[in-house]
Amino acid sequence: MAPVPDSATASASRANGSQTKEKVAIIGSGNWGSAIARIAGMNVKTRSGQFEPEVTMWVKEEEVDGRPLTEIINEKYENVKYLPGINIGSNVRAEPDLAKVLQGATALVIVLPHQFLNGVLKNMKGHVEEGARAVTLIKGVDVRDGKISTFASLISKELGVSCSALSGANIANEVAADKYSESTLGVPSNGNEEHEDAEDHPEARLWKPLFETPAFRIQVVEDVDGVSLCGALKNVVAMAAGFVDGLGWGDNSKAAIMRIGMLEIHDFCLEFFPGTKSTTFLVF
Ligand SMILES: NC(=O)c1ccc[n+]([C@@H]2O[C@H](COP(=O)([O-])OP(=O)(O)OC[C@H]3O[C@@H](n4cnc5c(N)ncnc54)[C@H](O)[C@@H]3O)[C@@H](O)[C@H]2O)c1
Ligand SMILES: O=P(O)(O)OC[C@H](O)CO
Repeated sequence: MAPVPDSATASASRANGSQTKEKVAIIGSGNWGSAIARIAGMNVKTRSGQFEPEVTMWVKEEEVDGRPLTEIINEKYENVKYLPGINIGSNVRAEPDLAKVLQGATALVIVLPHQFLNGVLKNMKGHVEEGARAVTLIKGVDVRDGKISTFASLISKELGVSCSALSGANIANEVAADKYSESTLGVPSNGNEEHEDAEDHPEARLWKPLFETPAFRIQVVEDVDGVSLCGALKNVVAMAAGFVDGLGWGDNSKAAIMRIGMLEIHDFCLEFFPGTKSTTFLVF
């Protein structure tokens, strides 16, 4: 990971105790974006000492039944196109203007389909508050010019912000229905100051209270790349397990695919991202 910038306004005021409340912006409003906006909206209400009461969600505007989607979301408190049937809360406000969403926002939750990330990052530049912090919920990796990198490191580099990652076996519709799920938060390790308990890391103290609910449990590790890679690569193993089902090879074969697949994820991470921690695999 790139070094975490820590000289900016919001982080300086955090340090001197004058920090106002965190203002949350969700960048993305698809199936997972809307599900996580609902959770963030619930948590900012109950943790009002830490967060501003409203969550702003950037929506790429589109028409649904002849009306702007943002208008429908703000009237019905439901993303009728991407998360139908779920009330996301009256304190989640849909906004089509990205600059307005970013105005004053100190906590940026980036949850876009990966193919749109570069374009959106370009439009975010120049509008991000100094000292704002980010977390990515995007699955996958960035591959260009023969090099592989995680989306967290791309976001960190492009926006000059600290970026954590949240990933797990988290199907949005199940999380939105409050079916029990686990997720792992990877926070940046600054190399020399290992926090004895990752839960005490400053980024963990921001993101965990924003995301955790009794049905959505968050584990924390100081390993952003490890979390990003495990979240993405497990889907490759999941597909292989599905192929085994489809081919009718049976449960023993599926167990073998899963066991070997997990070991391959471990080896891939350590080979291509040597900063990844082996211990992450014991928590994930
Ligand atoms: N859906 C899930 O269950 C789930 C769970 C975990 C992680 N994820 C990950 O979260 C990320 C977001 O997934 P999702 O399910 O919220 O999205 P989605 O598949 O529902 O995507 C649709 C979103 O993309 C937006 N979009 C369309 N064109 C765009 C453009 N040109 N620029 C910017 N945005 C555009 C749409 O407005 C909509 O908000 C992905 O990386 C996905 O892998 C999804
Ligand atoms: O990977 P999961 O289990 O969170 O499933 C959701 C998919 O990644 C959707 O893109």
